[in-house]
Amino acid sequence: MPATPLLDKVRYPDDLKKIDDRDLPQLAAELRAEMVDAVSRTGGHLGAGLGVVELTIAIHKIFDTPHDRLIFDVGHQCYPHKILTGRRDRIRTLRQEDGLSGFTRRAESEYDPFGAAHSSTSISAGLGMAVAAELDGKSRNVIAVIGDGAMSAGMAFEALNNAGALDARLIVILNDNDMSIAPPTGAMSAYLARLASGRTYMGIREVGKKLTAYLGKTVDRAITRAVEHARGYVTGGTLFEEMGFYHIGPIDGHSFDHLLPVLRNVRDNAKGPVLIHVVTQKGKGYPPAEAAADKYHGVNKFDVITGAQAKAKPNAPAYTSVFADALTLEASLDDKIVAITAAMPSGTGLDRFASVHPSRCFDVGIAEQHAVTFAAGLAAEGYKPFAALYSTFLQRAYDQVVHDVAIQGLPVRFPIDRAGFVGADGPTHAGSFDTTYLATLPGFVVMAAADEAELKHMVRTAAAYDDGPISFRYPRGEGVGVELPERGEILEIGKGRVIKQGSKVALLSFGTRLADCLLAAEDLDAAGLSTTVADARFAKPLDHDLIRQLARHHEVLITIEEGAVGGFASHVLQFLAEEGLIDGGLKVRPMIMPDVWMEQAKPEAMYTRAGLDRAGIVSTVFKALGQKRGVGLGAAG
Ligand SMILES: Cc1ncc(C[n+]2csc(CCOP(=O)(O)OP(=O)(O)O)c2C)c(N)n1
Ligand SMILES: CC(=O)[C@@H](O)[C@H](O)COP(=O)(O)O
Ligand SMILES: [Mg+2]
Repeated sequence: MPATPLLDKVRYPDDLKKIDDRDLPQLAAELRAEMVDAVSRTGGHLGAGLGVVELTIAIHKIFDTPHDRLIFDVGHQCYPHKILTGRRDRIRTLRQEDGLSGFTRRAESEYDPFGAAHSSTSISAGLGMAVAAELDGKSRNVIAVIGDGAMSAGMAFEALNNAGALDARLIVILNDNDMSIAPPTGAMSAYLARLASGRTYMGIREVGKKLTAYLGKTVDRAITRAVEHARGYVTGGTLFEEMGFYHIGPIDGHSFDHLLPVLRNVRDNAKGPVLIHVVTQKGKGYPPAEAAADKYHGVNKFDVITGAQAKAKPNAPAYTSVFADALTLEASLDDKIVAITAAMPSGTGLDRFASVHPSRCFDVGIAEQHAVTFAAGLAAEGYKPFAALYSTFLQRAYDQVVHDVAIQGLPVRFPIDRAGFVGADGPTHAGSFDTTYLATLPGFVVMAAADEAELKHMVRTAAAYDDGPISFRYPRGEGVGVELPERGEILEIGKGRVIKQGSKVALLSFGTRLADCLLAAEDLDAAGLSTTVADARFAKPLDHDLIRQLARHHEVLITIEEGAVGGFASHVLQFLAEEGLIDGGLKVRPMIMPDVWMEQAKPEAMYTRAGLDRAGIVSTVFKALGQKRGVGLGAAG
């Protein structure tokens, strides 16, 4: 553990107030060392937090948190904040089962006034809090810290637009490190780079005049000095000013000489909305992070000296890379195929696709809503767009899926990554709802891959399917190790497959629980319960013949999926009820994710807790047959 004599004196932000400004750089160095050591043991989001060490210290030093509200956008940069707000003793439990969340969380601390993990929400939430303070007649500062990547999202602009019009007393700190997870894309990013390079600066005398006019005569001359020092200036006529914000910066986000006077003056004098443009470096202060292309955005456990990250030896290729390689192959054979990512090129594997088909891959920034409607436009013109999104982020674009894609019957393809539990990122990132919200839409084809070979088939099937929207889901992590075909096959739409025929119990799987079903079937067969295992492949359209056959020739029918209530099982139950197939006493048990927010843990542990594993399946069958067995949360009985 690093020696941290100064940091040891700071448990809460009040302790910071006693530390002399001149000692803050030392405190920052110790805070960085503590964070690097902690994340080297847990893994997690490192680069973003390293970049905001000085900013976090300065905010807590100047403002009166938690009375003043400090909101971090996304929240992945909040580790220094957690260390300074009473959570240092648990910082080495970050993202572990029963440990600290990797994001801000209201339930975790009064210093986290707003939970996050999805991006671009901080200005809206901050505005709500600022307006609430005004309505309550309370004097309170509200500070939203938002990155340049998060600032590219539409929601951030909706909030700026509203804040400017309301003239609310809100402080937005734009933390511009010129990075998203990947290098940022888009005109906004280029605009910020122009601002940061100072090309649109005003003369320093005008800076002083402008600050005085806005902040009143009390303006601290140190601001002018700080700004001058930073070789950045208060800019005139910026987009933010046009939207009603008072815009300060760019200033050096690693210099307390720049941060402290600006924050003090804004705290003491600001009236309406203010935007402080702070320039920082992602990964700052830890050489391996500074040197890495992704600035150590998200890392596994690593060696602090070398920066080398632990890599588990995979038994099988990751679903993401199987998807990316399959799509790359299909695109080589069909020049109408294009791919879209919303700021997740490496996470979705589309960086691999882009290396072969650069002109047919579009990173639209953190803009899921736009990504979907952009895909709809491409589809309307005869292209075959694959809008590759994580299940959890597709939630943000639901109206676009309904209104722009589904109602118009446009053949947009939705590869849905991170379906099911994702582990350390916890409930904000779990892919729980996509089957529910997609399979309810008329005309949508909804598939789930049972293994990596099936995923290849589904990529090819989606490429070949032109009659309307189609989705296929697959989880985070590696496949099950099945043999992979050179190229996927085109699946018959709405047809499942029987993997193993039995006679008493039927296990009908949708997705990658199939492997556990096969293991459970071994146990059930051994117990004298002859078990059929089927892979539904489709939640919509359902394979009616298959379900009829399972219902008519078995005593127990179990459905299982990595999704919430309202998904595959609901469609099966609806069909069974409509056809009268449960009237004769068939014992149907839907196995789904439990109706709770499942906390972070290793994915396998989460599935066990949910009862969605081999033991949970066996137990559910026995319970259905009237025998008691211990089950997890999600197992129906
Ligand atoms: C709605 C949504 N889409 C995508 C993501 C994935 N994501 C997390 S952090 C991040 C990049 C954020 O960049 P920026 O705001 O500049 O913060 P930095 O990491 O540079 O500090 C992305 C794309 C997300 N959290 N939320
Ligand atoms: C904060 C955020 O949203 C991303 O960094 C996310 O944690 C990435 O998840 P994966 O590691 O599954 O790509
Ligand atoms: Mg950034």
